Amino acid sequence: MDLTKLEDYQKHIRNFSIVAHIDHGKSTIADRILELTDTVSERQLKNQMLDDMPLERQRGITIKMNSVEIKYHAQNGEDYIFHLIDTPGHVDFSYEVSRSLAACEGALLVVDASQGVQAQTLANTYLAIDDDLEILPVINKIDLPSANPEQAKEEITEMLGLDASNAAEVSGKTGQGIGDLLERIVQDIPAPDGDLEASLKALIFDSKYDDYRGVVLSIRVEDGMVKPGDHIKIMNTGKEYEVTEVGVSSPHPVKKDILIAGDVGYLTANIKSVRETGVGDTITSSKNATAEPLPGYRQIPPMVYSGMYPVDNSKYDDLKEALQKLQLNDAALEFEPETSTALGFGFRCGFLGLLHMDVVQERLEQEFNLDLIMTAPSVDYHAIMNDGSTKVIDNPSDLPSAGEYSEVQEPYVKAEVMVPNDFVGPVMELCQRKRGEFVTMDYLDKYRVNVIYNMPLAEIIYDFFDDLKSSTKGYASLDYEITGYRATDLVKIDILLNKQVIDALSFIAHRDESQNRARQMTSMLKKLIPRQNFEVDIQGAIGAKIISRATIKPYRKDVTWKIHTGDPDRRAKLLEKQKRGKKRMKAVGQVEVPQDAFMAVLRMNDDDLNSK
Ligand SMILES: Nc1nc2c(ncn2[C@@H]2O[C@H](COP(=O)(O)OP(=O)(O)OP(=O)(O)O)[C@@H](O)[C@H]2O)c(=O)[nH]1
Repeated sequence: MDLTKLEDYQKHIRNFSIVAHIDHGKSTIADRILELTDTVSERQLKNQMLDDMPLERQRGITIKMNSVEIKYHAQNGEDYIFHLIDTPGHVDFSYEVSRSLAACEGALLVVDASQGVQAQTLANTYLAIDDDLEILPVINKIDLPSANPEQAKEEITEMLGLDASNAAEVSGKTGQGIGDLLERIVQDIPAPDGDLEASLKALIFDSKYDDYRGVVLSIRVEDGMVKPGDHIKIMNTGKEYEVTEVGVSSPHPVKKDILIAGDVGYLTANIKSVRETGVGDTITSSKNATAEPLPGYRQIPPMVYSGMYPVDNSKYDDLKEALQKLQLNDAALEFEPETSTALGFGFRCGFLGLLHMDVVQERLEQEFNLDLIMTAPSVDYHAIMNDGSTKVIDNPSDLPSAGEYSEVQEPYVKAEVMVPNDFVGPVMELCQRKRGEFVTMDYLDKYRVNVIYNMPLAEIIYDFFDDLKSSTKGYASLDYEITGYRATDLVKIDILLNKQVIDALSFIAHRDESQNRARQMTSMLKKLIPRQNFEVDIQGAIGAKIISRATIKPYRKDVTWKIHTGDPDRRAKLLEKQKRGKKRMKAVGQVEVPQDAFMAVLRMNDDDLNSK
């Protein structure tokens, strides 16, 4: 193989990611780049080309990152290879961002010219800085009448400490400025400098399961080269394989003869089981193994747990297999078997947040054709037992009875809300209502404030973000990180149907709110559970003490319930969910309970639905 030629090829590679706050236009810019470089024909180009999961297209958000190889003929007459890695912007998915950054030399930092720097802009920029990436500020949406590129640049300079005076100004919508941006990428982002002659060292930054090819690994080659027929070793497991295919995504898979240091592409090697590889592992050559693996990824612990049960009990094995396949593609998803007296055999699953939970549920339903019942999400509590040991409680029904533990601790976060001055009042009021404890408030510039609160994670994960958006007309942005556990006065509330505890409906709440929530829960269930042939007694209880009750009279006619909510999309979505939920009934004892009832704890916090 001609080394000089390969070295020359390597000098013409540019690997970069696009990072931004949600909705600032990453995917749209990626589309324009694909279009302008003729990577996809006009006929093929659907909007937001890289968001190829059906769910991403429905919701207009990026969930999984995607990489694509782009050929670019630059103004200097030379041909370049770009590997563009799109990343998600939602706070639930920031782990995907850090994974894709590790495969790049540079990052386009996209900032909406009408919104300026937001919480996730800061968080994602810090990730890029941590990875020593060359950061190219890009001001997007300059076509908007409300665009203020100068202010956005000022904010980037002041708040992020990056020189933005020459930032690219573009419109993902009209394509304006995208040509210049491509030139900037060539000039400003360094070429990879991996050693072509060293032994193979490649990072697995993503993987997915394909029915025909088995496991397909997304890799970034750091040193050396890899081609079909090579024998490789996965360093963490020591397992060896023969490479069957290498290639790039363009954005559809295109086979290649070889991937060399600096390339970003895919590799298959007859890897059959999903457990054989891990995202973050290093691949090396079997014969001539490298001594040190690449630094892996920080495993992000789940924040939210929920029980997941097949409506049809005979589908348990299908669900297990689907979860295993999904996990390969979604390293943050955790699950373990769980049994519920009410729901039968299922899994306790851990998610990064509620959006992640929704995504997993919808993917299992759409891609694997499963009908599921999910229980209300819960955080991970710590019960400090009388003997001093700590019991981790990710399922509220597992909380031991009151006399057996000395205290219960819950996870706390430091929440940073970035908001225009005018909305500081409503933000503080909201945080206070969610058991927040004020820490500090920093004025970022003339217009904006960063409000910092310590808050229980349980309050954040439900509807905090929606409430925040509605109380600030959509202007606030949120970022949070877990800071530790604190003992608070928590109690377990059990729900009984005709005197029988329904384990899947138990929840943990602060004592001050327990009575209220138990009442809401019983009246919500009264509405959600259809009438049956016999009377149904619903009770809320702390231990043996009944704190709320309601009765469903025997069947006469269909019950309907109304939703009052301002946002038609949200309403349609809720109605759609309810329609599906209604179909899913689970006989608990003799009582038919719909899926919605199991999610009712979540809904209880939803003011829209509370307004009956
Ligand atoms: N007017 C205008 N709208 C834009 C521009 N770029 C993107 N948008 C719109 O902004 C919205 C968000 O764009 P996306 O590209 O989905 O944003 P994103 O940052 O990829 O969002 P996530 O993938 O969810 O993180 C869409 O409705 C786009 O049509 C632009 O230059 N001008």
